[in-house]
Amino acid sequence: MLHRIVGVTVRDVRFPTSSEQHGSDAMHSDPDYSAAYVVIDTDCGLKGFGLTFTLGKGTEIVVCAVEALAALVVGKSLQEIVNDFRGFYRLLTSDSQMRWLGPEKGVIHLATAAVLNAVWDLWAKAVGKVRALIVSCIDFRYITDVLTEEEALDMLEKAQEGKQQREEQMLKQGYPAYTTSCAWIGYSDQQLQQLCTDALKSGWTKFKVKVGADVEDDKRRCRLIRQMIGPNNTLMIDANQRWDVAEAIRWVSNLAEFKPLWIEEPTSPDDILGHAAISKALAPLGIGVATGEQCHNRVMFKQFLQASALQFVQIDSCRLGSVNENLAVLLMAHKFKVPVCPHAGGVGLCELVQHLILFDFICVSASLHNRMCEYVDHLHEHFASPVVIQDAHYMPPKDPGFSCEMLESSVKRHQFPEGEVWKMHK
Ligand SMILES: C[C@H](O)[C@@H](O)[C@@H](O)[C@H](O)C(=O)O
Ligand SMILES: [Mg+2]
Repeated sequence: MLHRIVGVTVRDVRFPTSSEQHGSDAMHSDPDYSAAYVVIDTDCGLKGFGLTFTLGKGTEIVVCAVEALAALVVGKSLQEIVNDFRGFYRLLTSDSQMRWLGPEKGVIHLATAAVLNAVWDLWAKAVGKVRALIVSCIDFRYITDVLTEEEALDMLEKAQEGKQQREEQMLKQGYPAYTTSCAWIGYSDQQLQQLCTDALKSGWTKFKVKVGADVEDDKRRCRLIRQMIGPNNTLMIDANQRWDVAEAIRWVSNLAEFKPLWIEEPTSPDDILGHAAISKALAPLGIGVATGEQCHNRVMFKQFLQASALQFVQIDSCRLGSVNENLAVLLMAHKFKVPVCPHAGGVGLCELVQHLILFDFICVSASLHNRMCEYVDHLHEHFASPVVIQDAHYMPPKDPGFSCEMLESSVKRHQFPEGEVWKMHK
């Protein structure tokens, strides 16, 4: 069966998470976790589901961008797409008129991610399990000075050894996770304590705390968490781009006594040399720099890696151009021996990114050293195949697909502005 694509629909779905400060940080004080939610229809009835993550307002702009890209997709068959997936990626990212809107960044790239995520979902559903020549999905344009197709093939070939055991290991133990859900910046100390107590009881050992608005608050909150989790569990801090470079170094030095493993997004996500300066200054304190949730493409990641500007690569399934571009980043990170710890603080991100990190472990890095995947405890109930967490590990998903299909009833209720939930909010 050809699975010819006969339609692409996109909907603006928003969850009112800001009412309880879920997801809040030093720069995004009131996020309503949202998505531009894409459904691809085929002539045989099979559907592909995809999304990209947003914070509420402006989702309608991403919806428009998806509609603009849809014209490039409708009429194609799945077979012709996956026979030349690299070409299809380039068709979406390099349309001679639309590329002016990016290229490969901003709203148009978020839209590309949503569409391609749906294509991967469709592909996986059509075949049960995707068995592809990985390199043929990657657009190596702009990164061949660091990673050629031959090198990528070679890396994947080397990682064949032990693959079976790693797959079995994952099926048994799952992939290690950390939680961000105890310490959003808008949570009270009491809430923080309660959530941390519960998380410890459920087996969590790695915790991320939002910082960056007020240094005294940060000290108090980090002290509280460190006291609760003890010296052997792991603490990370995340400033969501709040500081200038010198300020970041000063502020984080002030929090060094709480022994964070990393400071995440200390400054502008575009400031590669700034991140390099912060990395250098904090290295003697044993604190690494993590970034990536707003790193908009493989070229930026390439430079971050070249400049030793990060010590933890945080890929994002909805910011980069879907699996295709994430594969390029996983391989570059492996070449530079920098661990990948995916970003998942949003709606649907946990569902998507678990696939990428399992692939990374089984087929690329073969290592769990200093690696963990983010987990947030919100909105999973709206998904058809929600993530399964056991003892603070992601258990490999069993259903074919990319796990981002939402329940139709949830989509209807949360569609903006006409869904029931938003009518009540008015
Ligand atoms: C607005 C969002 O919740 C962010 O705060 C979140 O993605 C965060 O940076 C994270 O690392 O999970
Ligand atoms: Mg973050």
